[in-house]
Amino acid sequence: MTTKTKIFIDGDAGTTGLEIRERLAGRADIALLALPQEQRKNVAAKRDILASVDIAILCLPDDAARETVALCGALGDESPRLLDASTAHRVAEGWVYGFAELCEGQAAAIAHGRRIANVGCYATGAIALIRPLVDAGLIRSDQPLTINAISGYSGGGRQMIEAYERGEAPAFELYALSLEHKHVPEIMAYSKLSERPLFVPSVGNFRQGMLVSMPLALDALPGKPKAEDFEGAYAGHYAGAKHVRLAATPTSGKLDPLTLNGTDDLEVFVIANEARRHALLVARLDNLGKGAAGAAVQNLDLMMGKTAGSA
Ligand SMILES: NC(=O)C1=CN([C@@H]2O[C@H](COP(=O)(O)OP(=O)(O)OC[C@H]3O[C@@H](n4cnc5c(N)ncnc54)[C@H](OP(=O)(O)O)[C@@H]3O)[C@@H](O)[C@H]2O)C=CC1
Ligand SMILES: CC(=O)N[C@@H](CCC(=O)OP(=O)(O)O)C(=O)O
Repeated sequence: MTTKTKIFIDGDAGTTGLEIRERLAGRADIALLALPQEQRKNVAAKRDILASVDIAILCLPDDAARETVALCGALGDESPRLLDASTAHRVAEGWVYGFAELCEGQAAAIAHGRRIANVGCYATGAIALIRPLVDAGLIRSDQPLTINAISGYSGGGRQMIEAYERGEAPAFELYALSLEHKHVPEIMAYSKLSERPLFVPSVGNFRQGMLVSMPLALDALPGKPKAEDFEGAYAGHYAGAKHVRLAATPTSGKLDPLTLNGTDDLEVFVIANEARRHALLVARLDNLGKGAAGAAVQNLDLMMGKTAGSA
């Protein structure tokens, strides 16, 4: 009989926690442990369950995630390995960033890590676009960049979902207009950017789905590249990746953010007008899939040795 990996999802009643719980339910290799509803914020009960599991997945607001990490720190050798879906530890020392396709060796680092920070949804799209180009020398790390994005409203968690589903929200809006969005630090750190990009997110009146796009003036880039240089960099970087791929330019001239909903995949598009020397790079993903729960399960499988250090 094989031993089951014991897992506790802290925050399993929330949007991300529920998505992950549903994906893990019924897996023969996992025993899911949970606290009764009335005890889910009880610190003593949480400490006991944390000490009894192999891996804890944190699907909590940032401050609550920090509290659970502190509880685990106090457990010493009894601490479970951690997979934190919040923003709290994504650029923190001692944590491995949970984007398996980031670079060579990242999947192995996740597989062997004790503390894994799951990705931010927009950051996944942005890093998927930028990092291969920086590594290939097609974008300088100090290149001024603008990143635009649209997300389904589930990205805002329970409160935003309820507001939209009560019919109280607009069809579309820009937000984070302080230009201080919480994903910028992880985008910079893992894309290897020294210049802060301008990041302009928006939310639309659909539950899930996401497009992250980045316009580029080709003549402003080192070596004045062509679209096929980008395609070559992406094809090489994502060769062999199960969940990230270079997709064909849409012949319709349109991109629907909902197309990958229900999958754990991410598509990269290179759209160009060579005569104008303009390009638009786009990442499409399900914010609850590759942008959250899908990435979490991919990371968990790596941590459990299911995918042997590959992505
Ligand atoms: N929605 C998304 O697309 C994504 C979200 N994330 C991250 O995941 C985390 C959770 O977000 P999301 O699922 O959207 O948020 P939700 O608001 O939908 O869920 C958060 C859950 O955590 C619970 N909670 C709060 N404090 C505690 C605590 N001390 N102990 C136990 N449970 C607690 C909340 O319960 P109650 O409501 O009763 O307070 C709620 O059920 C966030 O850090 C977010 O940044 C990551 C990727 C994508
Ligand atoms: C539409 C919306 O509000 N989106 C969220 C990001 C959701 C996400 O996936 O990011 P985290 O994992 O960092 O929470 C926001 O902009 O704050």
